Amino acid sequence: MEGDTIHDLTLLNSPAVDDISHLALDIGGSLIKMVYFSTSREKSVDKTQNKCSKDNLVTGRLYFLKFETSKINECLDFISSKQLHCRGVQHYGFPASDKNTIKATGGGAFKFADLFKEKLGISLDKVEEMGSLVSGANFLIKSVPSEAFTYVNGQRNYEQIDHNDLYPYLLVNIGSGVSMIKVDGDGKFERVSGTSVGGGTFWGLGKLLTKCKSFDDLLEMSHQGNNRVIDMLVGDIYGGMDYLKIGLTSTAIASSFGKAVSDNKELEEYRPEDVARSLLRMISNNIGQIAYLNALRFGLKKIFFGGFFIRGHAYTMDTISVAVDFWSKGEAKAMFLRHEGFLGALGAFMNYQLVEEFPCGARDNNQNPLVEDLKDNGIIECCLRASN
Ligand SMILES: Nc1ncnc2c1ncn2[C@@H]1O[C@H](COP(=O)(O)OP(=O)(O)OP(=O)(O)O)[C@@H](O)[C@H]1O
Ligand SMILES: CC(C)(CO)[C@@H](O)C(=O)NCCC(=O)O
Repeated sequence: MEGDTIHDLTLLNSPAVDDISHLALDIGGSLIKMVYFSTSREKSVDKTQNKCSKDNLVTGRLYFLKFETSKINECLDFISSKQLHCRGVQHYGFPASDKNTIKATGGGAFKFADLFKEKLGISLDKVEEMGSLVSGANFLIKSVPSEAFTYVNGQRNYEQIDHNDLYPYLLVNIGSGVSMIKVDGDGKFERVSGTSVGGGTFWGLGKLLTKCKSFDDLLEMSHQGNNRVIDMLVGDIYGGMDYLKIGLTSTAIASSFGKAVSDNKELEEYRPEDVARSLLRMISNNIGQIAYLNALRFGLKKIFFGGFFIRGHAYTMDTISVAVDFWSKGEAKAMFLRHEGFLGALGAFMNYQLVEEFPCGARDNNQNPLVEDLKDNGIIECCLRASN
């Protein structure tokens, strides 16, 4: 698995409790994503390094964290133990009305509203899910350096996106299910398609078929597996030959899991690694193809993929990229985002309308910001507007 994904923030990395303010949540079918703002690290920084240019701005960082939705109590305990919902708000002159109300998006903002009220006395200020995904994506693409990249031949190529040439694009968010959104500008979008065959399908079917205990184990297994053991290839049907007349090589998959029909084997006779690989390939390919078809519908050349299904996983990104490239004959481009799973949570955070400047600049001119980011679990510098 690739190393440079944003994982859970360890408490060691957490800022001092008193300096935390403004928490936003995206409560999805599988995962809860959290974004919060903290000023703590900036206290020791020389004033001249403070990149926020106006007086009423507070320099700080956005931190990222995730929990499993089925373990929502861990999330509630974390918020409660760190008093994330009320710390620092008045200290920095942020509006007092923010206290005990947090921005939240995703289905869970509706489903768990009473639970938050009951357990923590917090009201969830609901932010529409698709709009959140779009504002999160727009912010990341436009304001965060080294955010978007293509994945070609096992290589990440970071893209310098021209802001004047960003729209329109297709945003494909692969969460439990998949949403496809045509984005025409800030706040200008339409959900044009979706599919229920998404990350939840991979994880759910994978769990049943391989008995693995965690999503990361399943991904790791898929990394070790060989899909040709179970998938029926064009060559299996054509006696080892390509079918180039319709553009298919002998190694192309003709039928996902198709070999299981004639093999007459029990599930136990297949290596779980091979099953995981076929499953990942089937789902990634399918999403790549549906994404391309939707891009074609609207003449879109750029397709950004987000959602926690991707998990910065090489094989997933490779399969999606190849599918988009194959079907579009090289016309459309699949792009990925480093903060892939946090688009909705970031979008909900944007809804506070306090974000003034992004980013505040590199932390250390001698360091590659990307490498620094890896150490920081994707932490982003920014400036929030305090009261005048
Ligand atoms: N630690 C993990 N536990 C569970 N699923 C994970 C994990 N890491 C990655 N995933 C994958 O991410 C998917 C969830 O992605 P994401 O958090 O973007 O969606 P969601 O918001 O939960 O779903 P939806 O938007 O459909 O409600 C899971 O279905 C699974 O494929
Ligand atoms: C229902 C949502 C939007 C919840 O995030 C997501 O899981 C999704 O887009 N599912 C796909 C549903 C469909 O369009 O078939």
